[in-house]
Amino acid sequence: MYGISKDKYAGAMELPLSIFNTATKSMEKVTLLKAGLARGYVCGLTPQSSMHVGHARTIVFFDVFRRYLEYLGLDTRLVTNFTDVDDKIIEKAKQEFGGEAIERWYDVPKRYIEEYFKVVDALYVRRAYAYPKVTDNIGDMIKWIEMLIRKNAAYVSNGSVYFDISRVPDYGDFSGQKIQDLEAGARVEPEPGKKGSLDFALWKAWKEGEPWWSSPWSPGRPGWHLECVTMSTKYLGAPFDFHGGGQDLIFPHHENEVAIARIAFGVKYFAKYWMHVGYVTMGGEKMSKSVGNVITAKEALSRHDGEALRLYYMMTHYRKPMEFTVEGLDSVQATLRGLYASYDYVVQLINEARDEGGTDDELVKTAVDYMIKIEQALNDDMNTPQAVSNLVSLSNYVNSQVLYKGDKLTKYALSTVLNVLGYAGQIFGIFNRTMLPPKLVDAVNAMIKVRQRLREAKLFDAADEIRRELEDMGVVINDAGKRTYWFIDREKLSPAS
Ligand SMILES: Nc1ncnc2c1ncn2[C@@H]1O[C@H](COP(=O)(O)OP(=O)(O)OP(=O)(O)O)[C@@H](O)[C@H]1O
Ligand SMILES: [Zn+2]
Repeated sequence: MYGISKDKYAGAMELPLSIFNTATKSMEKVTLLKAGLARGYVCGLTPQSSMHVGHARTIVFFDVFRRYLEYLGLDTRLVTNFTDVDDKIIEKAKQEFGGEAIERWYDVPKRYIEEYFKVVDALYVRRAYAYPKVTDNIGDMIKWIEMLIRKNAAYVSNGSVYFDISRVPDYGDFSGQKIQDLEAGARVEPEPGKKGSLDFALWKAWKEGEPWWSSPWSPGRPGWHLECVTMSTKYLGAPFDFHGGGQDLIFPHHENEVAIARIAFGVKYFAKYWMHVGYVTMGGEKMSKSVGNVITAKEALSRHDGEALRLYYMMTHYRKPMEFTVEGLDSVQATLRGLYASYDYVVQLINEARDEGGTDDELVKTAVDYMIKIEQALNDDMNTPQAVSNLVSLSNYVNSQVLYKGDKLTKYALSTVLNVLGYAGQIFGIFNRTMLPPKLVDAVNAMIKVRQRLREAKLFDAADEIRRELEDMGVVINDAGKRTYWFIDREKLSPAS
């Protein structure tokens, strides 16, 4: 279709997209490392309790990013991990299982990983290429540590192994900090045996009551930063294109991943573009289990549908903080209703429109222009608020004007509008429920016909009763000129469970 970029970048390296790269602290035009393939790793969850809407923001943002790349025609490989063994998980297992924690600790991550998949499905998140777990990759991590020791960048101390950051002269560059400042600010670590205060554990020697794996140094488990380098490069190779996570991961997590990979691969940054999502806040503070200002994704999804939550996230630019309020989410639910209304209206209009018509149609131009604006917004560092606002403008235009021109429009023009709504829907991950059961559509159409007759016979009370009954079912009627259009409030059709 004229002007629209869908699939136009299949096989390409140079993309129309610019993003802010945390590593270089600048806006950069994206050039992929391999033609036609975009590879990304997003630091995943520590499955130690229910996911909150802060975690979900990061997940949804990278899903939209990936969907946009797919819209452009690229193959994508998105990998996201589970940090399924960690201090917090062990602590939780001890609280829950007491003396049996050592046998039953894995029940904790297992439970929250299962919950994770329920939540991401309810959020219409496309499945990742791989979901590696730390506990499935310990053998590889041990090999990495052996290699780092061989390269003289790691040392053994009391059964633990530490990364020696003095081997990385530009340590701190990634997060834009000087080593001296970092050292001055470093807390005195409880572990003795570290040579430098910023050195970090690659292997943690076993402590009483903890799960452990055998290694050449001691029974124990790997350290977090090493885990992500091992798992990302195992599935994506090195270097790969995008590495992301929440803003809190810039330091020390990503700085340390970069340091490890620097030694292993000899490249400054093993991922080309680093993207970080701002915090979801509540009461102005980062939403966090430890602070307790948490709304779980499950809770939010019990009152609102996943599409509304997605749209809510997109109303704020991904690098900005986002204050989460139930009222905010409510108002987005109304926006979503308006979007579905235009979708349903256009489907009904197409069924009745004239067959002729061509590309020069005014409505075709309007729809294509909106899609171009949506792309332009996304190309500008994934400006989703701007993109969504263009989709909403198109929807408002349909609901306020197109609807009244019903018999003057052509199938071609209306199909263009429907395509644009559909493309935007694919990118944002909304309009997953456009298909309506044909029997339901027939029943609604029949009731509307009866209502029309009642109105013609001036039996307005009876006609209004039909309207009310339809409304109870979630069907909203819109009399536009001589014609009646309707849409179904998807929230009522499939209430969130
Ligand atoms: N409030 C938040 N807003 C946005 N992203 C967040 C928020 N909290 C965590 N994340 C991101 O979610 C991902 C999973 O993080 P992780 O499981 O380590 O949670 P966490 O940071 O320990 O959460 P909490 O602070 O609630 O304990 C990371 O990419 C992290 O940056
Ligand atoms: Zn990570």
